[in-house]
Parts: sequence; structure tokens; C-alpha cells
Amino acid sequence: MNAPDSTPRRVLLASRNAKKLAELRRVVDAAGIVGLDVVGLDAVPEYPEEPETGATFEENALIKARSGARATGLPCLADDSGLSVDALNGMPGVLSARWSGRHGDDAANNELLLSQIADVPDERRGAAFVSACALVVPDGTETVVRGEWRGTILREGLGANGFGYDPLFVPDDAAAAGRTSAELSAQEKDSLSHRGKALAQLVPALAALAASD
Ligand SMILES: O=P(O)(O)OP(=O)(O)OP(=O)(O)OC[C@H]1O[C@@H](n2cnc3c(O)ncnc32)[C@H](O)[C@@H]1O
Ligand SMILES: [Mg+2]
Repeated sequence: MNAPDSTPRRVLLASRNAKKLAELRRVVDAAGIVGLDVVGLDAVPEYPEEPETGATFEENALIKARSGARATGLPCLADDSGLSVDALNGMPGVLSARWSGRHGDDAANNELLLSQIADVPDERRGAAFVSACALVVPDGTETVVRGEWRGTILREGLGANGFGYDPLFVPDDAAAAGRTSAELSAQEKDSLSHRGKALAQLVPALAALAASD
């Protein structure tokens, strides 16, 4: 067991998306795991990142977590996530970050998505945010989990919190009370979101890591 005064175990969160990174860090911190020191990519020497070529969120999360663990020798946690729209057969899916052709251009991605489903009636505007989170430990242990968050896509954006497609997404949950994900507080989003649900399943593996030598 890790004695309370022993050196905390460093864990790398491998994301280049500052807002996603903040969510990952918040949820891991809120889990209150004693003995973990969660660091971002700015705390480690730069390493070449492999392209996210996987066909699934799980494959991409593993690509990111494996390359971080291999390059740094640290346990590495990565998220691959996106929005799967029913009327688009699950797209943008793994292409969510670059749907408009410009990686990370949230406004352009949202605008393109809205135009693509402009003719889709309200009752068929269902979608799910999906997050796969992978934890890879340099000894070879790999854990991959998935969380999903169902909701409906609006016809225009509302709210300024969160990131990505949040202004367009009204969660099905009664607790959201018809607000978009960009109108929820950080704590409300974490308690309902795909990322919150995925990370909750990783807490035992993270706790085991913190307690290991
Ligand atoms: O790969 P990293 O470096 O972590 O950062 P990224 O932004 O490229 O992340 P992904 O490849 O996983 O793509 C995720 C995209 O899906 C969308 N997305 C994921 N989670 C979201 C959320 O909670 N709210 C809104 N949009 C989200 C958003 O467009 C993200 O850029
Ligand atoms: Mg990415």
C-alpha cells in the first residue's frame, strides 16, 4: 500500500484539447483518489503523437494512451470522444473534432452539422455523446471503458459553457431540465456526461495504481 507520506504516483492525461483536459482532470480530482499526481502534456518532454486512425473511439483512446505511456514511462490516461447523430448513421463519430475539415474549429463543426440535419424533424434529432477512456500502464496493463450520454440536437446553439457540440445538445436527463450541455454548470455536466460515466468506471483501476509500488 502507498503510505500517506509516500511520493504520489504520476499519471499523464494525454489530451491537446484544453477544455477536455480540464474536464478529465476535474472528474479524476473529484474522485478523491489519494496518492495520484495528475499531470498534463505540458509537464513531460514533447513526443511524437500518432494519428488517430482508429475506426472506433476505443481504438483511438488506446492509440493515444499507449503512445503517452511508451514515450514517458508514466501511466497514461486518454479520452477519445465525439457526437454520434442518429440521422447521420452515427457520424460525425470519431471524426467529430475535424468534421468541417478544420481540427478543433467548434463553430465551423457545429454549423456544418446543423446544415446537414436541417431537414430532419424534431422527433428524429436524437444523438449520443460517446467517450472511450483508456488507461495504459507501462507494465502493459490496459483498461478501456466507455460512457454514453443521450440527447437531442437543437436547430441553433445555446449556452457558453463546455466546448465542441455542447451548445447544440439537450440531454435527455430530467436533471438537465431542457438546457443544453453548454448551459449546465461544470459539476452538472460531469455528473451526467459521457466522460463522467466513462471515468467513473476507471476509478478502481486508478485507485489500484495509486496504491501500487
Ligand atoms: O484528441 P485530443 O487531444 O484529446 O483532443 P480532441 O479535441 O482532438 O479530442 P477527440 O479527438 O477525442 O475529439 C473529440 C471531439 O468530439 C467533440 N466532443 C467530445 N466530447 C465533447 C463534449 O463533452 N462536449 C462537446 N463536444 C464534445 C468535440 O468536437 C471534440 O473536439
Ligand atoms: Mg483528437
